[in-house]
Amino acid sequence: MAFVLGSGSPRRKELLGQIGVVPDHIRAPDIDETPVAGELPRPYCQRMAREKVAAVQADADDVVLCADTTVALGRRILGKPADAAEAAAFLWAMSGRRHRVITAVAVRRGERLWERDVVSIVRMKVLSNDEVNGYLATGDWQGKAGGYGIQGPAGALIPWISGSFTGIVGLPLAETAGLLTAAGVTLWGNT
Ligand SMILES: Cc1cn([C@H]2C[C@H](O)[C@@H](COP(=O)(O)OP(=O)(O)OP(=O)(O)O)O2)c(=O)[nH]c1=O
Repeated sequence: MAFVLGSGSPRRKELLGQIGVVPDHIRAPDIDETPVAGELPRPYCQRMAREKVAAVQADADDVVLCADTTVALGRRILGKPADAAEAAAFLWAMSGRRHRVITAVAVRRGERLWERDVVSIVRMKVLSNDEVNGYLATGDWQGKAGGYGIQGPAGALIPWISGSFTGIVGLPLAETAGLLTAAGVTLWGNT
């Protein structure tokens, strides 16, 4: 059995390392991440994780893990911003409000599939022009859902969360540990 991390995200690799799970292979999934018209954030996020895990090539006995993190502002899905202007628009939309961060995890071994998703709530402070411009100048918004990363400089903008910190960063570890154990992967480097 090999363990395949189906993710190009360095965060997910690091988070797995925290529980002693080191992938034998890393294969980034290549799927169309466009939401279907009218699709709500949570079903969208679940569908993305499922499509990613189906798209990653693996042998019948291999365990594959994929995840998707989606930022939801009400019914609106805030994806990865295309440029700094879109990241700024996302930040202003979240300023002084709560939003949800959903991470769905899918684990596959042959024909079997294990799935979980975790919804966290994040409050962003009322932002000033200096804060938005200063954060954008760090470049940290790139490649991140909603245009921010709580684990980096944007931590200064987030006074309160409810839910799973690791889920917000990209892989909820408690739930992921449960899925991996069910699929036969050993944690903490134990054999
Ligand atoms: C909200 C938030 C998101 N993110 C990141 C996690 C994910 O990498 C990214 C959301 O994009 P995803 O589509 O979930 O993942 P990805 O494209 O980075 O990688 P892959 O599909 O290959 O697994 O946003 C943070 O790092 N911190 C945060 O606070």
